[in-house]
Amino acid sequence: MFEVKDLSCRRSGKDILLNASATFNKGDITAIIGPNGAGKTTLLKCLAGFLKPSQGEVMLNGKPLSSISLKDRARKISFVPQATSPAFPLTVFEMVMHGRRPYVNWGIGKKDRRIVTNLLKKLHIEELSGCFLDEISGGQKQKAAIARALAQQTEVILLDEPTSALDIRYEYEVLQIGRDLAKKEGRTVIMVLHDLELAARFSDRIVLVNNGRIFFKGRPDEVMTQEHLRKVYEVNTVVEQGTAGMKITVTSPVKRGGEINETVIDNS
Ligand SMILES: Nc1ncnc2c1ncn2[C@@H]1O[C@H](COP(=O)(O)OP(=O)(O)OP(=O)(O)O)[C@@H](O)[C@H]1O
Repeated sequence: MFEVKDLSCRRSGKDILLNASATFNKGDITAIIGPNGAGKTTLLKCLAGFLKPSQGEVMLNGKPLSSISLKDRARKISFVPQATSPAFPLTVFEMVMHGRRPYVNWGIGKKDRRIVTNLLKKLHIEELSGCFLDEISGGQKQKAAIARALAQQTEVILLDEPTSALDIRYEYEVLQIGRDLAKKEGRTVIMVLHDLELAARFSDRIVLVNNGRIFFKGRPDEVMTQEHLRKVYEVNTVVEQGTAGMKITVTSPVKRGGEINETVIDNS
């Protein structure tokens, strides 16, 4: 079980995440949604152990993350950032092989090469294997970053807007890969998404973040209500449940300085 308890994060003297508590179950996909600047990436980086909370703990299987060595952490939690820009030139193959580092003691073995080759095929980037990262497109780089995280073979996979640069086919494929990892392999998949309809369709649970706090969490149908979307995104919407999933149509922005109730609902 992966959870955060009463987590806060302070940066540059400012509280950017406050009192966040949430549980992420094995075999579930959780989407973290919320407006720009709400604190989604901050929460994800705290979950990855990249940002040190100013209060609270991230717990993995009953152990505080801070008590787990960096090498062990890298075998348990992988993270796909919003953008990838390595400090030195790397080919796609080398970048994905980086995901095997937590397992490599005496050099890269046959098994590592096989895992990387299979992932390049799975994400349809095997023909780019020898290309340097600055020779490929943003979407192709995004797929390579996802492949690197999958090469880590972790029980928790964190993805920050993993489909932002992908066309609709790969967007679907990547989300389906995430779903398979959760449902077929029992992994814990947590991803920041901006597309609310995709979040509703592919996730089991949704955490809605606003102003550095968890505003609401629950099943997609519990979270995606006209009231929540109006309070958090300041838009009026029509939310419909169809056979192909949830359809969310924005009908108008809510007037600024109007009736928005800023109350935090956090339904822990
Ligand atoms: N290094 C930092 N120092 C100070 N404030 C920061 C820092 N990084 C982010 N912030 C602030 O923290 C808040 C939350 O940022 P975060 O990146 O977590 O938001 P987000 O919800 O992921 O946004 P987006 O959807 O735009 O990517 C923002 O107001 C941002 O300006």
